[in-house]
Amino acid sequence: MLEFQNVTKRYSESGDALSEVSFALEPGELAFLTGHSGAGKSTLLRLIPVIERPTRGKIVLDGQPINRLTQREIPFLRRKLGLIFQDYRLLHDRTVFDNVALPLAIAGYSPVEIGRRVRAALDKVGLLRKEKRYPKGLSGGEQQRVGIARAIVHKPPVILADEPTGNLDPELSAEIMGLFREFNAVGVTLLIATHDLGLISRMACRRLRLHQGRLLEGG
Ligand SMILES: Nc1ncnc2c1ncn2[C@@H]1O[C@H](COP(=O)(O)OP(=O)(O)OP(=O)(O)O)[C@@H](O)[C@H]1O
Repeated sequence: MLEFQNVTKRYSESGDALSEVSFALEPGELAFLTGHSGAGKSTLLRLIPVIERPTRGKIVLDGQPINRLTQREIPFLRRKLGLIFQDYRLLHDRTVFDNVALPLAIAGYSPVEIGRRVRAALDKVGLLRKEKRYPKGLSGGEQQRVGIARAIVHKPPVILADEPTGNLDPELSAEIMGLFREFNAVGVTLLIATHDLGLISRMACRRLRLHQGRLLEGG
C-alpha cells in the first residue's frame, strides 16, 4: 500500500533529514514510526502527501509512484490519505460540522452527501451531538477527535498521524488509539509517528524506528 525505496531527503540548511529509507506497508497494516526528536519522523510523513519532495529515491502509494506528480495531480493523491496532526489544526471560526465538512466541500460533494458523510464521521468518533459547537469550547481530546473525523470523512485507505496524542493525557491517548484500532480493523492502513513508547508497547504493532534519518528497525 505504501512503499519507500532508498528515500533520502536533504535540506540545504540542515543536511540529510532522511537517508536511504526503505520499507513497505501492506494494505491493512498498522505501524508506528518512532525515534528521537529530529530523527526525521515528520519529514518522512510530509513526503507522502507531497508536502515535501524527496531528494532521491522512490515512493509508491497504492501502486502509484508519487515522485513525479504534477501540482494538478497532488489533490487526487491526497484523497487517498487522512492526515492527523498533534496540534489538531482546526479552523476556530467554524463549527465542528464545518471543520469536518471542509475536505468534502473542497472536493465538490453535494450538500446532502456532505451532511450524510460528516454525521457518519462524527458518529464514529462519538461527537455527533457536538456538531454545532466551536473547537474552542471542546476539550483537547474532543478537538483531536474532530481532527480525526475530518481525516476519515472521505474514507481514505491510508491514515498518517504525526504525534496524534502528543498533547493528550494517557487516558485520552488510549481512547484515540482505540479509534485507530477500529479503523485498522476495517482494513485502513495506518502509519503513526509517536514518542509515546508506553503506548506502543501496549499495542504490540510493527515499529519503524528512525535514528538520525536512518531506519534502524522495522524496514
Ligand atoms: N523545513 C525544513 N527545513 C530545514 N530543515 C528541516 C526542515 N524540517 C525538518 N528539518 C530538519 O530535519 C531533521 C528532521 O526533522 P523532523 O522534524 O523530521 O524530525 P522529527 O523526528 O519529526 O522530530 P520531532 O519529534 O521533534 O518532531 C531535523 O534536523 C530538522 O531540523
